[in-house]
Amino acid sequence: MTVGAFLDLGVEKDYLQKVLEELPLSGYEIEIKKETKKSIEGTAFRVILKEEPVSHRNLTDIYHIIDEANLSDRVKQSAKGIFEIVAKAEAKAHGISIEKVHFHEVGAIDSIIDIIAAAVCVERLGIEHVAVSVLYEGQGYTECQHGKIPVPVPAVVNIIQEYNLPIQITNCQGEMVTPTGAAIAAYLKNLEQHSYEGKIERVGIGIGCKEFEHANILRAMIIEENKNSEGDLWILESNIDDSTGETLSYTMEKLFQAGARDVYYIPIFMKKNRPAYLLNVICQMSEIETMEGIIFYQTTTIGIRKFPIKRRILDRKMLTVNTQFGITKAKICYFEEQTFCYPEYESVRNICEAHNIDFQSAYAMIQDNAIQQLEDNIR
Ligand SMILES: O=C([S-])c1cc(C(=O)S)c[n+]([C@@H]2O[C@H](COP(=O)(O)O)[C@@H](O)[C@H]2O)c1
Ligand code: NI
Repeated sequence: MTVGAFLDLGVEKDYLQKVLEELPLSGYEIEIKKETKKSIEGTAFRVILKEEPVSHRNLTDIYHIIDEANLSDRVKQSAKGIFEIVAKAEAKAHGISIEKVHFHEVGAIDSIIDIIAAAVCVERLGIEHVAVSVLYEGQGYTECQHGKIPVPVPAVVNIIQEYNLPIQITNCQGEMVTPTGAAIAAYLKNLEQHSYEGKIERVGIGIGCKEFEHANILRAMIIEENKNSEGDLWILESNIDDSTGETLSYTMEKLFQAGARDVYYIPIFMKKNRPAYLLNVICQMSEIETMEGIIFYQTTTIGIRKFPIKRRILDRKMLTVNTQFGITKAKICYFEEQTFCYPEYESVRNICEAHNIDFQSAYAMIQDNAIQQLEDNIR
């Protein structure tokens, strides 16, 4: 469905077909056609298998297929990155090491094609920044090689947890998010949701095979980001001299949960010689009412000041950085002619914990890899 959506966005059918034909794989056919689901038109991308799929491939076998293929380095890197995400999720689900993961469905030709095709399309569309909206999942059970397993399936749960993808479980019976789909979304996502405000330039609709009560489609949009987002944030503040530390801590937790961009306390000395705290909440205009509710409900304050703020923000993107310790993330920011690379705290932390490396070294290692990756992409 993801590939269908990308084709619908404008990737040329012939281009994709030609790249896929050159892969060292056989026993399948590709079908690309316009279809409708519940009267919504989009593009269906289907891999039709002509032979029984090889049921046991591990990550090394799949990397080998990708390496053998006549694909650009970027496509190879993305395809491997997506497979690594699936492999890690499978390893966790089955309590085995990543090397021991033997793919069944996800190792079959259709998944290899799906993943490589998605990577080819992203390169062809020249997409750099990707935001992923809420993934709507069904419930109940699905049948696969493991037998009957609950929806969301374990591999999907592991991916959305690890990569912090937003999910909503709906009343729909059945599986709407597969491990392959979740892994593509996880790998591509490099923007937080709030960054995708802007003008819709193009819409692509991928058509699924399954029949649900709703239109089984996946929509991808090319959005021109709002460059000028000045003034779209607000600050709420309140001087509080009669709430406990525990109350203030809990309030902060609730404000963050509700989507505050930032929450902080500044120690102050206020009227009547009282040591107190100045609570500051940065949020979007649409969130003001929710934030005010939390502040009034949780703390003892009886008044809140609020004002819109102007900001200057640097252009930035989240880069997926491949390192010898696995996939990490780093923020790449641009100021005039300069580029700054700031590895994500969680990535640095994970490496420190897993490989007993000090924070500074792990940080520098991700930075070095990110810079190298950026230079390789320019060349
Ligand atoms: O192949 C394996 S091991 C597999 C694991 C899991 C787990 O959640 S564990 C789930 N599935 C199901 O297979 C089909 C195909 O998935 P694709 O990602 O290849 O489209 C789907 O129903 C998965 O939930 C397979
Ligand atoms: Ni599995």
